[in-house]
Amino acid sequence: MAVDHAAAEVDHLAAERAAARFDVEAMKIAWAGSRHAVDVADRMARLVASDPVFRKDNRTMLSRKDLFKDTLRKAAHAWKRIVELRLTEEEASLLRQYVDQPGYVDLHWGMFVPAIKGQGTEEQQKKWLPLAYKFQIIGCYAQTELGHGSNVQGLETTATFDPMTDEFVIHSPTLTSSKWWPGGLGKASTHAVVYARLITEGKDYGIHGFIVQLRSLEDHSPLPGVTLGDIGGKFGSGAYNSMDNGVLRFDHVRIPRDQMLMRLSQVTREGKYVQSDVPKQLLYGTMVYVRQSIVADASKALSRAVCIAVRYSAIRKQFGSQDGGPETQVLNYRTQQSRLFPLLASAYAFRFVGDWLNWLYTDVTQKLEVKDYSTLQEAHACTAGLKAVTTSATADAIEECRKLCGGHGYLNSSGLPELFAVYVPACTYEGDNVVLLLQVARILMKTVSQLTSGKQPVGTMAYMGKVQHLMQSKCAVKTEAFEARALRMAVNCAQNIGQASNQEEGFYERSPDLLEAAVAHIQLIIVTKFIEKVHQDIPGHGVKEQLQNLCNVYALYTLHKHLGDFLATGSLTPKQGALANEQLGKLYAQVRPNAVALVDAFNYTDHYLGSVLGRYDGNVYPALYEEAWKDPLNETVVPEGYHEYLRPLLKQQLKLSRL
Ligand SMILES: CCCCCCCCCC/C=C\CCCCCCCCCC(=O)SCCNC(=O)CCNC(=O)[C@H](O)C(C)(C)COP(=O)(O)OP(=O)(O)OC[C@H]1O[C@@H](n2cnc3c(N)ncnc32)[C@H](O)[C@@H]1OP(=O)(O)O
Ligand SMILES: Cc1cc2nc3c(=O)[nH]c(=O)nc-3n(C[C@H](O)[C@H](O)[C@H](O)COP(=O)(O)OP(=O)(O)OC[C@H]3O[C@@H](n4cnc5c(N)ncnc54)[C@H](O)[C@@H]3O)c2cc1C
Repeated sequence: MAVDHAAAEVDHLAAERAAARFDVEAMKIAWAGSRHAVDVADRMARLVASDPVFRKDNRTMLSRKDLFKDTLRKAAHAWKRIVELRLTEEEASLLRQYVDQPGYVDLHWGMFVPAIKGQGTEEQQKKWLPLAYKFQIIGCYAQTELGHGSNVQGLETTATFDPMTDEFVIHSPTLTSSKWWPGGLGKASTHAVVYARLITEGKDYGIHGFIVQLRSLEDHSPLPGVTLGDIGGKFGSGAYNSMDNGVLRFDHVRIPRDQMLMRLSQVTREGKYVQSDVPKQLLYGTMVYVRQSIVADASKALSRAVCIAVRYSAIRKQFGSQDGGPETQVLNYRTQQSRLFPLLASAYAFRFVGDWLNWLYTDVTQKLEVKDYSTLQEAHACTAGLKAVTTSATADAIEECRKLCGGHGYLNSSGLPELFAVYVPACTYEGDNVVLLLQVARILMKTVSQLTSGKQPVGTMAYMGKVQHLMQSKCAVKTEAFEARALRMAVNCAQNIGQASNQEEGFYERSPDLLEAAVAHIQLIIVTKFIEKVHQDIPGHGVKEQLQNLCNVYALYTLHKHLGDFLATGSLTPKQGALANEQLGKLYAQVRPNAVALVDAFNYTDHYLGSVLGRYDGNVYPALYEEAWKDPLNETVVPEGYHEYLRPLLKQQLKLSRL
């Protein structure tokens, strides 16, 4: 008798959901932040999913040109819906998230507008922002060049003030000074915030931002002196290829003086350079803003991958039980759990640390408005470090989820290859992760060096003030072990650097250790913020208990993975390390019955997940089967090329065999 496997799989997910020991609706609120956040996300997700223009299941099969046109169409349609429905900013940005296709709008809203807000004077904001808000101009963020990305001070584009005409002359003096990578620049943008070396009265004052028009507002052709285009195809099919990352060269392009962004410093009519009393690091403010939003995005990308892998692992069965009973769901294998549940826990951990980082960023912004710059360094260290650690972990985790889904995970229809390809550049853009961690390490070294002078560290570095205690104690408490590990690694680095003939040389020699010290510090922040979250009042049956479990999984898994650090610094004994591992196994057993419900709490539509393996209804096999037939290769039974290349070959073999 034929068994309807498909129906059995569907029942399987229902059974998983019924077995969950907590209130999923309440967990949705804990994940999203509030009832309101759940409702608005739900509404926007459904709006997108039900609109045929936002279809994305065919994306990996489109040519680059068709994919780009599809992106323009989706962006225009999204804007039309935003205006028609009078969506709020919150609703509009959720709508953009669920459209789920990188495009010029991300850089327009995400970097061009914030750069003008952060670095423009009130007058400049009044002039440019209304145009940008109504899409009467489209902007991008043109900082990186062919020769320099990480080293911003090394950029070569020049902006030379000409007092005769009251203009800046923007010029690309070398090939390596060509702007290279800015998203939206290649084909869509009409304007850019261009970062260039300001030269006035014969002196180079370093990097500053300028608003430069690139294309005609009449016919979109490049303005005189401007050469620009797309830099070419990128990693993976579909994926980030929807974005027109661009190249841009200037040949003595003139802009009015008032298009220099003048909040941080000014050039007078006479050509005098005037520095405001604000720290010059505010020039990097747009990057700080985007880095904090990238941390929030890490939890979104990771939770999508984990949702697919958990649901599919509950459906997928391999091998029978010992007594010849039904086959085992792969989710029941201990190895599957020990690979998957830490990723599930990380998704929640990154979500909560992302919320905290958003709070920190808002707090710093408010302080800056009243000229309080005391938390600028903290904001830089936290955004840079958390961006680096969460994006690296997420990129690795998406690939691990692909492997957790076996062969089917490698199909585009699983959604995982495209998710990976779209996601991995997050480890590079907005600051290469190693470069950012070294920034954190510099701040750690500075903090350690100030400990002897009695200066008490604050914010996320405050634990370093407990130096006497943390350097000596054996740690029984979990957070204390994380604190001791981070502090001792930092102090070891500082001592080794201190022995070098000069500090810079010492820093350079010790940079691999410094990276690890920075990671330890950032992991401490993630663990601490997760613990703070579970100490809050969290309503809903069983929700707090589940989050407590996940928090323990995240902390103990991190500890297990970096046990070498904990042992080498004497922050834990080998026995404590072994006990932690034992405990981890027990925690996985507690997560197991709740796993499917824990990913349901992300509340993702099938459209957003974009995965036949992660379908809410669990109907995986019919969907995989159907999806295969949609491939353009299956449009004809006999493939194109048969008559040119297969038939002659086969005929030739036939003739040979007859000889
Ligand atoms: C209503 C409708 C709505 C519609 C909805 C649409 C919604 C869409 C929204 C989308 C939102 C967001 C999405 C955004 C999309 C993102 C897509 C990706 C885009 C990617 C873009 C880019 O990549 S842009 C380019 C990024 N480039 C980098 O990151 C370069 C990295 N390098 C650097 O940052 C710097 O060069 C460096 C920090 C590494 C070194 O700089 P420098 O040499 O100048 O400094 P020092 O090391 O000498 O340090 C000097 C002191 O300055 C301190 N410092 C350094 N940086 C900062 C900082 N950022 N802030 C504060 N302080 C800083 C440093 O600590 C030193 O301090 P002291 O020791 O005290 O002197
Ligand atoms: C998809 C994508 C979108 C982008 N969008 C934009 C955009 O909109 N606007 C924009 O201006 N830019 C954009 N960029 C550029 C991006 O910001 C840079 O690529 C990034 O900052 C890294 O710089 P780089 O390419 O110069 O790398 P490099 O610095 O050349 O890195 C190469 C290697 O050198 C290492 N390295 C570099 N410096 C050090 C150091 N001091 N110590 C130790 N190791 C080091 C790095 O770790 C890395 O392994 C984008 C990039 C990508 C991939």
